[in-house]
Amino acid sequence: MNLDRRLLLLVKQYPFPFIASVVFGVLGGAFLIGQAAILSSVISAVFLENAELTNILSLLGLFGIISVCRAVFSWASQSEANRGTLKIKKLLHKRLLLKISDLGPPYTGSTGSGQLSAKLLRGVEALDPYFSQYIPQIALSLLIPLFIIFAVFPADMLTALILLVTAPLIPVFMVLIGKAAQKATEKQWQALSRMSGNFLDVLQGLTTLKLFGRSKERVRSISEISESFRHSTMKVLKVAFLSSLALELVSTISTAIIAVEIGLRLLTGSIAFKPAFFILLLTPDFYLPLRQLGTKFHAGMEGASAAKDIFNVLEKKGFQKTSAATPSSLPDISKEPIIFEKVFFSYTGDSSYTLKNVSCRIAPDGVTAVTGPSGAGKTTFINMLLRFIDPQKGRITLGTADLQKIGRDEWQKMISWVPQHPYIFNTSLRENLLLANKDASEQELMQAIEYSCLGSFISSLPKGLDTPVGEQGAGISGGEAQRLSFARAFLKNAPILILDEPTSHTDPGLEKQLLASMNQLVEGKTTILIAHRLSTVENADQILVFDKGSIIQSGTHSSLLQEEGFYKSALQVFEEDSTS
Ligand SMILES: Nc1ncnc2c1ncn2[C@@H]1O[C@H](COP(=O)(O)OP(=O)(O)OP(=O)(O)O)[C@@H](O)[C@H]1O
Repeated sequence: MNLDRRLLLLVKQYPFPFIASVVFGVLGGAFLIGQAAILSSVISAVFLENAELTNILSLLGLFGIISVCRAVFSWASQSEANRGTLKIKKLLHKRLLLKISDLGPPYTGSTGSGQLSAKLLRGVEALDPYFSQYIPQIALSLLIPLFIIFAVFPADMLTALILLVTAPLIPVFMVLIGKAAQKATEKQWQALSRMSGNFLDVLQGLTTLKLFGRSKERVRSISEISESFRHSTMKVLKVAFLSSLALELVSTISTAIIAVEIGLRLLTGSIAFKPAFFILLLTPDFYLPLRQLGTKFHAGMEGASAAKDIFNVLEKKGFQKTSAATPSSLPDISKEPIIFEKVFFSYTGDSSYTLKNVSCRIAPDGVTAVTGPSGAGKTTFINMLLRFIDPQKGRITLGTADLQKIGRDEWQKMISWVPQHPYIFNTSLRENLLLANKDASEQELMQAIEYSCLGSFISSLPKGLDTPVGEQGAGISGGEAQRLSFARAFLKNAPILILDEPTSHTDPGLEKQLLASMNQLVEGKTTILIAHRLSTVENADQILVFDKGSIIQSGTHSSLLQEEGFYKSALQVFEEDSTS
């Protein structure tokens, strides 16, 4: 019957709208019985008892009132179900957002944030018919036929028995067909997810594809995936039509059996006209909720398939351990070193460690540079400092306090991060800057702009700081984005500063200016600088050289030049490159 326990638990979070929906739906069903009773009385009075209009006026009035009530209750039932569904969708959006932000960049980076968000947002939307139609219909298809049987039983026991025997045939057929439908819908959902994922991929990588002359090839592959989606959709439709046919057939044959049985007994005079007409009026409505359950089952099936993707994310175990709540007193960050003690970390959770036995001391009020070949584990080390991931073995302390005992949010508030590819939001430059410190004064804003050499760029824009920038910072160069990120760090003015090759996108002239303002920024802060180019590390107080996840060398620029190893040989290569 496609009742995912995890989806039902969501209904349990907001039970009242769904209970109200079923109660209103059942009341609508009760009014339906009333309508049939009044109508059979009116027809019997007019045609068999030759009643005058005045005699049946009160009955007709009652029929009108009941009809209005039935319509109102049907509307209320649907609107309550929609209200409950909206609440569940809101809850799911919130949980997914919290979970993804908890899993952090190591997860979104490896999954593809665009594809992930498209898949999840569409998945939550696909759950709409599951909650707003299918779930309430399950209760209604049990209760309304039951009410009708209770009403028919005193009027005619034989018909009540036929109804009782034929009714379970519909759910039995549904379960049989449902299994095939579930498989087909799951395939259709996977094809849809693959198709939109590929489409997004092509859109994001259009420049690369064009330059390699491969765009037509990708368009062909998208049309192949679309064809497979069409194929799976046709299969779903086939099963849906087959199931409708089976359900309609069962209910039509059952209705016909009752009609023939009532007709024959009317002819022999073993049943009176009034109860016979009452039963004939109610019989189609007895099977209607069960038939509707079949239709709504198909409508909700896509949601049930989408739920798997949603729960895969919600149940994903992150790289972070549970962290303490905000502590009452934090150690003084400007005075305490950050110490790594035999830290191990693996993305796969097994013994293939990305960070192996990392021990180091990051002194306060100094610059620690992190360098090493590509894939050595520098970003993983920084992700650990940013607390996007936690050590699986070993520990990190701030002075003597275990970092795990400091609330993650609290810790992240104390860090300014200048990444290599900063994210610029689709809003004004001002808002992009104030993100770092919403309470910054105009003077602080101007100072940050000046320090990060953004003054002439901003004054060249038509609306200055209020100029909107496009999606993902379109219209802004890599160097400008990096300077904006620099300005954010000035505005946040946090005691720990993490810089990921902050001058990689700037020309040599600007690099000099930025390095000067960087010296101003690092003053009095615990600074960690990832250096992919060795030119930026010379003045660091300490240089950590990573290779294959371990620290293979550490010291100052001059001490590292005294020993043979990665640092000295990489510097020689770098210097040869610069002079040639
Ligand atoms: N989210 C992830 N899931 C699984 N493996 C990952 C993930 N992020 C990084 N890795 C792997 O961990 C190793 C170290 O990667 P990391 O990004 O830390 O290196 P890096 O020194 O920063 O490299 P680069 O200088 O090229 O940025 C690499 O083998 C990488 O493939």
